Amino acid sequence: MAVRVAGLRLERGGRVILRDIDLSVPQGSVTAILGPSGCGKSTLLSAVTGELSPAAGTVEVFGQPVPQRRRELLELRKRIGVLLQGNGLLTDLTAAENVALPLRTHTDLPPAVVRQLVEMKLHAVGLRAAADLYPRELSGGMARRVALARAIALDPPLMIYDEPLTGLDPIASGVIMSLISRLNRTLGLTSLIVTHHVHETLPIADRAVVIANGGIVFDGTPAELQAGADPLVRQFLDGQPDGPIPFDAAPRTEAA
Ligand SMILES: Nc1ncnc2c1ncn2[C@@H]1O[C@H](COP(=O)(O)OP(=O)(O)OP(=O)(O)O)[C@@H](O)[C@H]1O
Repeated sequence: MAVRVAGLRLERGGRVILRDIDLSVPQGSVTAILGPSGCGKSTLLSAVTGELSPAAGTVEVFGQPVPQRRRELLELRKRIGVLLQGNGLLTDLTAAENVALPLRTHTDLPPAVVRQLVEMKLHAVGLRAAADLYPRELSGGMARRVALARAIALDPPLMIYDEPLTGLDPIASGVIMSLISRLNRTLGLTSLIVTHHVHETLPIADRAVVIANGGIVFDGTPAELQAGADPLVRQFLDGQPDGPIPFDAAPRTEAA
């Protein structure tokens, strides 16, 4: 298993966000972690990357418990590529320099090798021609792809995507989803995708996990999810404002 979570409880600011979470993520799979806004999807990811320690239960990544000690945690993080919705590109560096950053920080490879690796990573996201452009010269979709190239710079076996489609138009979204799928296949990665973009994500997912009301309410294949009759899951899939999930994170609009 790439990730194994058992009996996990996560708290923030003294509040229980998730409880009794059990999750096994096989190597090589793409798992979509779905759920309404504020249900705790990002909180679950932060337990996998070790940013948040469990209040109870265990989280293992590649068979090792997520360490508490800083140095071991940094070693683990080199093996986890993270793509955040904000991209996090440094504005005064070119695309190539942004992708080179993790290689320069975490390896002592000679500059010529770093250059070659950067070119390969940019090629992998179809942006070799954009190497010398600055983030402000890139479209939203291109910037996300540069951030993706940077996330895979150190060849991490596990990729975490937190809302990879935020702010992208449908065409750029399609490009990102097929890239995520292709990289997972060709590089032999394991991918966790946290998103509320259900319909864009399910086609590339092997597995879907739905979080609501502090726990996992569905865990199965995308086909099983779409065929499911559970009112909680249906409410989420169909985007209905009323149902078993309290949509307290979104303001309700009253019909006139
Ligand atoms: N640093 C924090 N301190 C206290 N509470 C937090 C913190 N971060 C998140 N929360 C709370 O934890 C809950 C879960 O948040 P989280 O960001 O994990 O949800 P999410 O499902 O990823 O939401 P979204 O889809 O909106 O990003 C929310 O109620 C949020 O207000």
